[in-house]
Amino acid sequence: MANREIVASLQNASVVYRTQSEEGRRVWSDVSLEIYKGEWMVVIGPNGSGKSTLASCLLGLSPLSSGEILRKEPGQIRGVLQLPDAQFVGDTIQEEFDYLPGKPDLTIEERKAWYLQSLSAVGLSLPLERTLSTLSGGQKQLVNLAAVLAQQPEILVLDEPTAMLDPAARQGVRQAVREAHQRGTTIVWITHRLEEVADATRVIGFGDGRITFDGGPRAFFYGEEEEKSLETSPCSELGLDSPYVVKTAFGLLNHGCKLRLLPLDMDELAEAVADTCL
Ligand SMILES: Nc1ncnc2c1ncn2[C@@H]1O[C@H](COP(=O)(O)OP(=O)(O)OP(=O)(O)O)[C@@H](O)[C@H]1O
Repeated sequence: MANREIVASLQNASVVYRTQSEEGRRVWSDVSLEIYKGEWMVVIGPNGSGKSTLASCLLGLSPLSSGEILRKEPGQIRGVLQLPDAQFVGDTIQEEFDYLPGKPDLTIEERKAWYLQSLSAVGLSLPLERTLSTLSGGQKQLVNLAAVLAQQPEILVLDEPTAMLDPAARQGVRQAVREAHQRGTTIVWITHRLEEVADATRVIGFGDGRITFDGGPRAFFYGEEEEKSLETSPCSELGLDSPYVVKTAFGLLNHGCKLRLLPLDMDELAEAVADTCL
């Protein structure tokens, strides 16, 4: 990776949250990570392992207790956090978008068209005068996402962006983020949902405040050893239950099937099974 541009990095970073006890709560110990331009990094790990802390540190919302962080200026890095209400600055959807920087040359009508197009990119069709407090949790999450995507940031940090969404809306969000990624945005996507790992160019496994895995999605689910085993994959070792597609592929391997491709999603599984039938 010598020639790739680093857009953010952490060196020997530790985070200790202040608590009532004197020593505080240590969340990370000695985390080092480089984020490269144009990658789609999925950060995955069990509850409380320190994933949201990564989002807060990258967005400049939480300081490190020790170590170093290199990050972009606030205008170049944007994020969607888990509590959508906490991010709102306006009372209505229109106001929320009015606060966005940039595009000073647009007329009022052009700005409104931009806002509506940004909402529609994440699958929302709501009147701009709608009061934010009357939206559902999922709709609020989508408004926040639409607003950050509209700014076309260099880096997009998403902390469980699909947590409150139904399956159709989840697909819509993945598609909108894929389009941003194709335009060059670097993605840091924090999730519990193992099916979202398939989009990644790189997976970071977080366990107990440290990085336990750094590699591609196939290596995350199947391991890098010649002798593959479901129980010893990096995914299982993080205590996560492998997705159905991966379990099925392991079942096929255990029955002696030779798979040309270790599948990450249903389409790839169907291809792998079809191959074995030829
Ligand atoms: N402001 C805070 N003060 C004290 N402890 C905190 C604070 N924020 C987080 N923690 C603790 O830090 C640890 C890591 O939290 P974090 O939210 O980063 O984990 P996570 O992996 O994102 O969890 P989840 O998947 O449940 O969202 C947890 O033990 C949590 O209780």
